[in-house]
Amino acid sequence: MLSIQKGVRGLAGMVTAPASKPHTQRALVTGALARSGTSTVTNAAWSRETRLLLAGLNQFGATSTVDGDRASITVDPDAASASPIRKVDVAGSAFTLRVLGVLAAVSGGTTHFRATRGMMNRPVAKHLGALTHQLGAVLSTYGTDSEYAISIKGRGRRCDQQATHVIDTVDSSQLVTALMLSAPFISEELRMRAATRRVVGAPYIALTREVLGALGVSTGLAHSAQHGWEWSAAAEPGGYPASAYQIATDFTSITYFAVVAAAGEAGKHEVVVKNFTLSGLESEDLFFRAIAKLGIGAVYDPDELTLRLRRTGYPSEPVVIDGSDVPTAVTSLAAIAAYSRGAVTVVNCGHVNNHKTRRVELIVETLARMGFDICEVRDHRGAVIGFHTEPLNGAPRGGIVIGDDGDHRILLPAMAAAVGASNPVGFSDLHSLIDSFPEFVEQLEALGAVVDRTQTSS
Ligand SMILES: O=C(O)C1=C[C@@H](OP(=O)(O)O)[C@@H](O)[C@H](O)C1
Ligand SMILES: C=C(OP(=O)(O)O)C(=O)O
Repeated sequence: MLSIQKGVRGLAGMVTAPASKPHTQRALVTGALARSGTSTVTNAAWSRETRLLLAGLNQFGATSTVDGDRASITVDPDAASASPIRKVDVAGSAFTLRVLGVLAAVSGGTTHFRATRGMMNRPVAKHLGALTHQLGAVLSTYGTDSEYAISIKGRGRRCDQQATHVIDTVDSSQLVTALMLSAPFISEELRMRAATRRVVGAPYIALTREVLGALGVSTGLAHSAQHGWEWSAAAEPGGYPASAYQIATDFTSITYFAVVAAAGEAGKHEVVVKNFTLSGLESEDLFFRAIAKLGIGAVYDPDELTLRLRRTGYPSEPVVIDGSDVPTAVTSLAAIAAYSRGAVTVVNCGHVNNHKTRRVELIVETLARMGFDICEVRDHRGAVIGFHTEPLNGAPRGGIVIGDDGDHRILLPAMAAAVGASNPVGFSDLHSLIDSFPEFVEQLEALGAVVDRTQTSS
């Protein structure tokens, strides 16, 4: 348990952010799926999720060494690429399960995965099962009180599939990414189609295409009235060329610093993120544009590699933001909106409720308990599609204890929001910090937050 409150010197200072988790994940996967040779990943983001992914890839036959923030992954073409002998632990990471799940489907034997029980409530195994079936594999699941077990009987590493794979994209973009990443073991001309009209998380599919493009894989995206969204990937059978990857800064971690800037005073406080490199994700750009509407300026200096975040003012009119393509930033946007002294509505982000927790509902509940004026927005059928905030009279009162729901995307923005509250906010469990930003508490202190660790137990 620790508590967070505003320090006397206000909210300003210099911080650093971790490297990008999605970029690191893709580099680790394509490095491990090289035909042969050693790939290096420099400035890798080490968190529980990326370490588990690398451990899983090693179980599929890659060999890796980690030295500080650098990983070297070696693929020996003579080593048997059999299925893992031991259970592969994916914990609460749907990305890891989806990507390694497709890899298991195109492997020779049966792979057993272990996930947290929370994974049972997410639309992961259902859609992964439908996809692996199309690949000629069989998925089965088994839930106990302590874990969720998923087994996939693979069909072997062949590159001869002619079919167009139909993928559910209404809940997550990650299956398209997962399938595309395994392209060298599926088809020389891999074809995919979205099962429905709606595709969530499209910027992350674009990121996958960008990573594959740099490896010489030509990918395509098309949309037609008859077929909806379609993707293709033409990869050389047998794997990717080994490569050297340099990982950019994690844009989602920046969103927590933007919450701190939102809690600061206009024209007075500035959060400077040093060693910042733009990730190029469309979500990053969309996020900066959204916070500009809420009175938060983000100025990037590519020579100094600094990003300066500060409150420039407050919106003078009601603001509506489309949250479709900023899935990881929705919970931070809620806190920034809640500090914006205006009426703000964020819509089209109900899919974020398919993530580690029902994120939209949980962030609304958490911020409301802190004293913000925020509520859910529902569609005509009653489904949550976003949230709405109203101006606050003064600072939120704080003075509560926030428990752990195991979701870093709730904990981190809530900690950042706590720095502007009138009373300290307690956090009883910090375990989920290690999923993406283990050093966050120290970074908050660097910005002037007062952290009381006297009751720390985790
Ligand atoms: O491919 C990726 O790296 C991700 C895709 C998105 O997932 P969804 O499409 O499931 O939202 C995003 O929210 C997640 O944090 C990372
Ligand atoms: C990508 C994330 O999670 P998942 O892979 O579990 O959807 C996340 O929480 O950042």
